[in-house]
Formats: sequence, C-alpha cells, structure tokens
Amino acid sequence: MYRNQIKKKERKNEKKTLKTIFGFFLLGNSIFLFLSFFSFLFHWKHDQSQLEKLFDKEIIAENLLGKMGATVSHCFIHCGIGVSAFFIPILLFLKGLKILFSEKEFFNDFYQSTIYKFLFFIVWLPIFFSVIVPHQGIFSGIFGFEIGNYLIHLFGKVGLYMLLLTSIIFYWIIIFRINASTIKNGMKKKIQNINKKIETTLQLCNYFDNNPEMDSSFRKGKKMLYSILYKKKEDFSSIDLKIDLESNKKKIIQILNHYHIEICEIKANIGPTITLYEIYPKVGTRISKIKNLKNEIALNLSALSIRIIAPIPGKGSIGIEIPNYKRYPVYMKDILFSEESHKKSHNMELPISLGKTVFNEIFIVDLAKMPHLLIAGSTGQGKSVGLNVMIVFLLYQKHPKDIKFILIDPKKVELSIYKKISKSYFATLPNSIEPIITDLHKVKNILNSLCKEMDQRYALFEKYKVRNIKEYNNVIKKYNKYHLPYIILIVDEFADLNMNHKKKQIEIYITRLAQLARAVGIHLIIATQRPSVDVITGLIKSNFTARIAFRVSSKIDSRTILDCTGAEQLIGKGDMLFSNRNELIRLQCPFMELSDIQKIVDFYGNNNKKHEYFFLPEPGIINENE
Ligand SMILES: Nc1ncnc2c1ncn2[C@@H]1O[C@H](COP(=O)(O)OP(=O)(O)OP(=O)(O)O)[C@@H](O)[C@H]1O
Repeated sequence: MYRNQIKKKERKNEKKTLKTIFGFFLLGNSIFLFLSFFSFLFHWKHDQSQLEKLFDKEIIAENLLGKMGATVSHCFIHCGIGVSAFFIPILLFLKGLKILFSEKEFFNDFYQSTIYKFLFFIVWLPIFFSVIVPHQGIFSGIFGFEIGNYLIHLFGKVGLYMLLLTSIIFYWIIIFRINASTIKNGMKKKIQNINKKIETTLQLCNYFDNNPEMDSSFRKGKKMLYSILYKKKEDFSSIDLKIDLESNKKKIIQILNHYHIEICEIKANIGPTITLYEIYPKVGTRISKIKNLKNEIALNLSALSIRIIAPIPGKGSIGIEIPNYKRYPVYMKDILFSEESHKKSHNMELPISLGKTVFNEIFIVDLAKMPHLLIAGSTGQGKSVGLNVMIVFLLYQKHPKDIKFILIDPKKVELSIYKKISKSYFATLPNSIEPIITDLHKVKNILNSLCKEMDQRYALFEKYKVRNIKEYNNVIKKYNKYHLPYIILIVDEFADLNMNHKKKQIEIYITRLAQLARAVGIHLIIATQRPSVDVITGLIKSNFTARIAFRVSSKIDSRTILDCTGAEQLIGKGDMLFSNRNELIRLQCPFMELSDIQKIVDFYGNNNKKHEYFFLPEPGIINENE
C-alpha cells in the first residue's frame, strides 16, 4: 500500500517535470519564432535568394537567427499566412504559460478566449492584405494571395470588400455580445449625455446669472472657473469591467453551489472602485453560511479583499463588494459642475460632497445637519484629499459672507494652500491674524475664542427670540444688520493636538463645541491618522455621530471609528465608509489635483478682495492648570 503511494507520487512528480520541460520548450520556441519573424521583415529580400544554399558554409544569412530563422520565417510568412504568422509565437507563448501555470484559472480562461479571437484574424488578415496590398506578398503570404484571388474570382473585388466588412462586423457582434437593443441604448445614452451636458452648462450659466446674492465679479468668475477646470475630461470604457462581471457572477454562483447554497438571482452594479454583487438566496438559507464563505469567495475570484453585507439594509439580498481590477477615477470637477450635485445641494445650508456611491450616484450631505464630522484613516489613504474636496465644494457653493473657516494644521503644509483666501473666508483672533493655525500653543486660544463666540451668539438668539442661525439670519434682514456666517473648524491631525500637554483642556473645548455649537452655526470637521481610543475618546465619539473611515490597518481601528469592522477591508486611494447613526455607505471620494485646487484658490482670492477678516472675540483668561 505504502509502496503504491510512493510510486504514484513519483509518477506525479515525473509528469510535473515533463510538463515544466514542455512549457519552457514552448516558451523558448515562441521567442525563437518571434525574433526570426521580426528579423525576416527587414532581411527577407537578401535571405530569400540564399535559402537553397542552406548547407553552404560560405553563405551567411542576415536574419537574427541565421539560416534556420530565415527558412522557418520564409515557410510561415512568405509561403504561409503573411504577417498573421506573428500570432503563432504569441499563441505558443500563451500555451507555454498555460502549461506552466495550469493551476491558475486565469490563464486557462485567458488562453481559451484568446485562441478564438486570434483564429479569426489568422485567416482574415492575409485575405484582407491580399486585396489591400496585392503586390506585397509578405503581408498576405501565398495562402492569403491564393484565397484572395479565388474569392475575387467568385465575388469580384467589391463583393470581397463587402464580405470582409461583414465578417469583421459579425466578429465584433459575437465577441462583445452586441445586439440591436445595446446599440439602441448606447446611442440613446450618448444623445442623452450630450443633451445633459448642454443642459448643465446652460443651467449653471443661468444659475450664475440669476442668483441675486452673487455680485457680478463673483458670477463672472464662477463661469471662468468652469471653463478653466472643465477643459480636459478622461473617458472611461466599462466594456472590460462588464466582461469581468459575467465571469465573476459565474464564479460566485459556482462557489455557493459547491457549498450547497442555492440562489434565486444575482445582480451586479459597477461602481467607481468596487462592484456590488447582490445575491438573492432561496428562502431558508442561513445568512451566516454565506458570511462564513468570505475567504473562499475571495480566493476563487482572486480578489484583494472583499466585504460581505448580510443582509443589505432595506433589501432582501446579500451584498458582496469586490474591488474592480481597473478603477475609474471620480474627478472633483465632474462633481462640482454636474447638474445632479447642483440639484442635490441647492437647498442645503452647508453642502459637502463626499463622492460617488457604488450606484454611481453623487453623494452630498449637509454639514449643518450632521452636525460635526470625524474622519480617520491610516496614512496615505486619502484624508487630506477628502478635506480639500470638502473645502472646495463649500467655497464653490457658498458666498464668503455665509461661511468662515478656521483651519488648524499641525502638519504645517497640508492646508497652507488656502492662505490666499484667508481674508475673505477665514475667521481669526483680533490681535494675531494667523490664517492657518500651525502652532499648537495657539490652538487653545482659538478654541476658547470660538466657545466665547458661541456664547455671544446664544445671547443674541435669546434677544431676538430665535432658536438657530437660520432663523436669526431671516429675522435680522428686517433690521438691516449683518447676518452671521457659519463657522467651520477643520483640524487636519487631531492626534497631534492630543499629544500636547493641554490634552484635557482641548478635549473639553472640542466636546463643548460639539455638544452646543450646532444651533449657532459652528461646525467641526476633525481628521486623524491615529484612530486609537486615546485619541478618539468615548466623549468625542458620542458627540460626533457622523464619521468617515478611510482604510485602516486593523479591525480594532475600524471599530474605534465606526463601531463595526469593514474599514480594514477598504482598498485605499479615497475608498471610504461613511457612517451616520445607523447608516453605513461605501463611497469613492473624488480626486483633485493640487494644481486645480491652486487655480480655485487663486480665483477666489482674486475675486473677493473687498471682503474683510471675520474677527472672533478676544479669548477669555485660560486657567493654565486646568
Ligand atoms: N480620492 C482619491 N482618488 C484617487 N487617488 C487618491 C484619492 N485620495 C488620495 N489618493 C491618492 O493617495 C495619495 C495620498 O492621499 P492623502 O495625502 O490624502 O493621504 P492622507 O490620508 O492625508 O495621508 P497622511 O495622513 O499621511 O497625510 C494621494 O497623493 C493620491 O495619489
């Protein structure tokens, strides 16, 4: 018994060795053929006359691979199928790879689909060349020339052109599974897109023209900004992803069936970064069974990481999020000027755009309602880009008299780009005008001052018997007095503030603002690289119900931010989870190049010169021992 097993093992090893040798043999041959074919294209005229004297030592072939190369190329290219012969070494190379890596399903699938695609062109190209360039035999080879001639004899030259054209059209239809409805839908979509673009441009122009709150230079400038930023637009083809989609669907069904899980339906939505597969299991299927197959599914699909949402809230289905092998970028300029974002944001007090959902919808939230936002994620996952996107969206949507920023940037470089707009868009202390606070010792002064501003605003509201900033600004119009702007405090690295020995004091200010400042129009956006419990304390967490998690390194970090796992499975570069109370949404944050941010800042800096700093009250006396 034992001996039998050893023999079996030996035979298996022998087979493996033979397979490896054969694989490398094919790879070697393919390289040999490719090089000799390539060289033949340049030296065929010289070498052809020498071929009969193959064994004559005096005669030297010019082909890179000598007389052997020249002879083989002559047989395949000249006497055979012309330049289509190049497909042979490519197919041999793929076959070699397939043999060497037979356990990888990817190679098998790829080889199979490529063979069919190539076979068509191996026949089609020589005939095509025989008609297009009949005197260049090297392109069509004798095979192409003879068949081409015969077909011309049968159908005439025009008939052959039509035959070639029809066959290539059939080929594309079969390969890309095109049918009448896809062509119709494609054309409809294209027309709709063109109309939409024209409409959006007109609507934006109308909006700029009709909005009485905008002074003329501001309006004109916005139009200019539109033309500066909108000059380039990359197009993305989703054909590749659609092919991927079908094979992934099959694989998911296969693996579930393998574990005896039957499903009624599977749907898919291609998002910018991930594709969401919605599975409708048969009644009686245990959800935990599918959840437990996470690793098996990831392995079967060769996916980096997958996330299972079981069940998808509000739907009778289970979601499997799989990263796209090719992600398509979400550009800020597409969001900024889109009709969809204009429609979604125009009734909001402080709209901020967080990106696109897996259903390719633009996701915009009202900071005034959230009312504060906590952002966390490991280094390099997109926090700073996310903050820039929020600032730019607010700049674009709001007039300088409506919003004022306070930027705290312990890293010193991340937010310095906004210095140019500080006069019109920033709130600052009266005695030390410092637009972006980078000195940690000054942080407690500004926070103290902000708390004082909050108290003063509450006193004002009491006097005018209003409950919040919106009501106050409405009432105050009658008295012809200045209305109050919203104040948005942004901290780029909260952990750095907490490292300071004034940690407790800062936490008290932040908590007080987070608890009370909403009604008076003061909102906080706090970002941190270190989502640990000593930075995001229970007190902070309970006051920041809206949270964003970019990719983090561990499940514990994910729980610290979101109270659930998932952020450790994100794939970076702006891939994020937004959580607000019981809602958890996966989004792709838009991307903005630094040069575009600079253009926007320059534009707003130049167009709002007449606006002045918004001064906060003098900070009160701070007890240093607190
Ligand atoms: N939304 C996005 N789309 C595409 N790429 C992105 C996106 N966000 C970030 N990136 C890429 O990731 C890089 C790092 O992003 P970013 O500087 O925002 O990270 P970070 O989380 O702020 O890092 P740190 O905490 O170290 O400052 C960017 O330079 C960019 O190449």
